[in-house]
Amino acid sequence: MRIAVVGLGYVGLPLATALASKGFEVVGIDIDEKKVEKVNKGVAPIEEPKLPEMLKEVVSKGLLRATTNYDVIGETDAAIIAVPTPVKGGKADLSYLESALREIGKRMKEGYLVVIESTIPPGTTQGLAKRVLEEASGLKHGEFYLAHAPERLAPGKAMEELFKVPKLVGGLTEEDAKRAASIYSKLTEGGVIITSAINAEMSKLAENTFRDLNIAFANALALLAEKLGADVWEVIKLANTHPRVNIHLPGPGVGGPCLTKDPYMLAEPMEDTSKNLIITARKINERMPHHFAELVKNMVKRGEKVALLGLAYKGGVDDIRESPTLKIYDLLKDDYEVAVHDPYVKEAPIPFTNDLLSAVRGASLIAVVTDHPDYKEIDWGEVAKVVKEKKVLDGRNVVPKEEVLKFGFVYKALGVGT
Ligand SMILES: NC(=O)c1ccc[n+]([C@@H]2O[C@H](COP(=O)([O-])OP(=O)(O)OC[C@H]3O[C@@H](n4cnc5c(N)ncnc54)[C@H](O)[C@@H]3O)[C@@H](O)[C@H]2O)c1
Ligand SMILES: CC(=O)N[C@@H]1[C@@H](OP(=O)(O)OP(=O)(O)OC[C@H]2O[C@@H](n3ccc(=O)[nH]c3=O)[C@H](O)[C@@H]2O)O[C@H](CO)[C@@H](O)[C@@H]1O
Repeated sequence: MRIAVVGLGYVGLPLATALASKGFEVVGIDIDEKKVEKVNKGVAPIEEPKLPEMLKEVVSKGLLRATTNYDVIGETDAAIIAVPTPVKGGKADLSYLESALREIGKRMKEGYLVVIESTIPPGTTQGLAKRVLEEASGLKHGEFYLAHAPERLAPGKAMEELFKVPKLVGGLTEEDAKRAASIYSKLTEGGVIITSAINAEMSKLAENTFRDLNIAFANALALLAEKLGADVWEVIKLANTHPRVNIHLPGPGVGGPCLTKDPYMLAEPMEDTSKNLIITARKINERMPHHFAELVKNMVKRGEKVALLGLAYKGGVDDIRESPTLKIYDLLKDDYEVAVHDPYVKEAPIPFTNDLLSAVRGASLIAVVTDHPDYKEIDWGEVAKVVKEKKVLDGRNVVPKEEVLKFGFVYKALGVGT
């Protein structure tokens, strides 16, 4: 089967590579010429563990190639769409999706299958997608097939999760879903679950909104614990000993490309009270970088050096999309000398270093923003020798408290009151 993967970003490129590795003949389509050039050289334009090796192999074997020209749709049997669906002003911007659908529709023949992997508002497959494809192709649904198979992989684990996580495949009809499922059943060992398009759309958004709500609850508990003199980390640990409770963890913010926008897509068509639940959770999470910056300001005099540890949006990855650190840096940079450290990040729009000692040298406060595993292994004895003032603010409960106290640091944690 020949498959076009439209959009070669964090979702599309790992998918195209994985499909090619399973023997499909894959052509990637992207409007970004530089990305296309890189892919054709077997070079990954995004950071994702294991992707470079796999991409190189499938490109060198001729199983995957890329182009900016949609005419290749005529040479394929199916297209899988993974273009951006950003949220602007609380609403999804579906213009990239619409454009991709139109270009595919103009060129597809009877029997063609279109699968949307992009995250979309409920009703998009049945509404906009079907309409645009019918208009552009002159065919009626039934003469072509249409399904939504939301991508659920976590950045940093894409090349594992693509082959393991159960795949939801929602069709407009069962026939649509079955046709799409025949592709994914060759890809994932996790199994393929057939459902309707509307259920697949809603369940994808529900997964990430559940996570965002749960983290917002943890953050609300953290703010309360600070006020009441409790320790939120202990509170959550205790509550989670209950067999039916699983409260997530608080922190200086919720970043990444998904939790920061998907809840808005689910909330938008809801009635007001339900909508408020989701928007309130978002607001709590969006406030956390501000709260963390306030904690910093309470611990250190203006003009001093603050070292922010962690620029990636979550631990163990080099991805900075919607990272809380970017916001915290912005809130502090006019009043402090701010040094940002990250062990993994290679490129960022703000100054940063991969060298921990240079970041903390002369600092009056070390503030941990990201839960990188590396921050559990810091040699605090060495750090103590180079800082100006021995003070730590732990936003993720990753700093070994006893250890830093031993070296004479003042230790404060987010979510812990006095
Ligand atoms: N990043 C994730 O981890 C993740 C996980 C699950 C779901 N999603 C969803 O998947 C979709 C894609 O996200 P992403 O992170 O891969 O985005 P991305 O920005 O990394 O990649 C999208 C690619 O699409 C290309 N593109 C834009 N318009 C196009 C068009 N008309 N035709 C062809 N190519 C076009 C862009 O040049 C880009 O290379 C979004 O809906 C997102 O919400 C993302
Ligand atoms: C339901 C689910 O699992 N979805 C995953 C999610 O992946 P993600 O890469 O966005 O990673 P998360 O782990 O959700 O982290 C996001 C931010 O929340 C912070 N955080 C996390 C846990 C916590 O207890 N307290 C926190 O504060 C963390 O630091 C970071 O800033 O969305 C992807 C795209 O749709 C999915 O595909 C992927 O399956």
